Amino acid sequence: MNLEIKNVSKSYGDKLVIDDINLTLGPGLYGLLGANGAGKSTLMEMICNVSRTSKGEITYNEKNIVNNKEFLDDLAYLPQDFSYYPEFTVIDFMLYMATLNGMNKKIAKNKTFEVLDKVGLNRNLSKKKIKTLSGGMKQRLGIAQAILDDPKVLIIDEPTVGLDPKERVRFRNMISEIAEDNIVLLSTHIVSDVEYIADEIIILKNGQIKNIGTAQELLSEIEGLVWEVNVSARDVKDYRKEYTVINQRHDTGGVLLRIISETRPAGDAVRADATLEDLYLRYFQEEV
Ligand SMILES: Nc1ncnc2c1ncn2[C@@H]1O[C@H](COP(=O)(O)OP(=O)(O)OP(=O)(O)O)[C@@H](O)[C@H]1O
Repeated sequence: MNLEIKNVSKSYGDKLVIDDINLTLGPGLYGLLGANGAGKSTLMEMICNVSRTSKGEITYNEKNIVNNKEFLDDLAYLPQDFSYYPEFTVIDFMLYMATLNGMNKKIAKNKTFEVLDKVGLNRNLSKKKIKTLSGGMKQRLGIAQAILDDPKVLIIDEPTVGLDPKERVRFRNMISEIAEDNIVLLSTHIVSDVEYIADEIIILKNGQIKNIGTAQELLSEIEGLVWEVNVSARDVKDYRKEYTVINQRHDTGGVLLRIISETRPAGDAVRADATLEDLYLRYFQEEV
């Protein structure tokens, strides 16, 4: 099973939004990490047949995905602005989605309860109207409908927006399990969504892949380049001018700066362990 993105570009008018992307995805979890406007949704929409590539092609098991029945049967897509039917009850909504998926009624009912359990929506909620659910519950319902028909390719656009920390952890565990045998592509601008569970992290900026690899591989890029130094408040501006300052916080007697630099930024600067958050901020600092 493989999904290949070959020299894909996408323009809206004369604006190039995706710029010659190449990717090969097999079973596993891929985290598409990028700031707002990086092109994540645009790339996902092309993969999901919602929009067409301007150049290049996307193939699934060596066949172009456009109107490809095998692919569309295997695909589930949870877009960022997934809309619900507020007056539907949870169970009716799930059964409706199952019908759209062409699932057998009896199988659909059993499967519905199975996936609702999986996403942690307890059975008592199944008779509730969707409009009465909290944001986090609606999000889980979106995920439940996406995994209802055991998709082999699951594309999820910014799934953890609106989830509290506990729900995020639950979501990560669930997705990680699904990705054992299936292709899961998940977009986010939240590093911790993908830091520990993604097999590969793809850093997308201005429509281009800037880096791709395991968290460990990506981190090696800045290993040894992260420093912490305590400076006086009046010197902060100068450090900001000269260095990539990725964090600052008030500390006893001054300001603690976290800096990425090839060279030691000050005599008393100490090396710090690099995190993926540092790497993200290095790429996207100007956008956050
Ligand atoms: N239909 C459209 N017409 C014109 N420009 C568009 C269209 N859709 C997206 N864009 C532009 O393409 C760029 C990438 O947008 P996209 O939504 O793919 O980014 P993103 O990484 O998903 O960001 P976000 O996290 O904010 O959704 C943005 O500059 C956006 O304004």
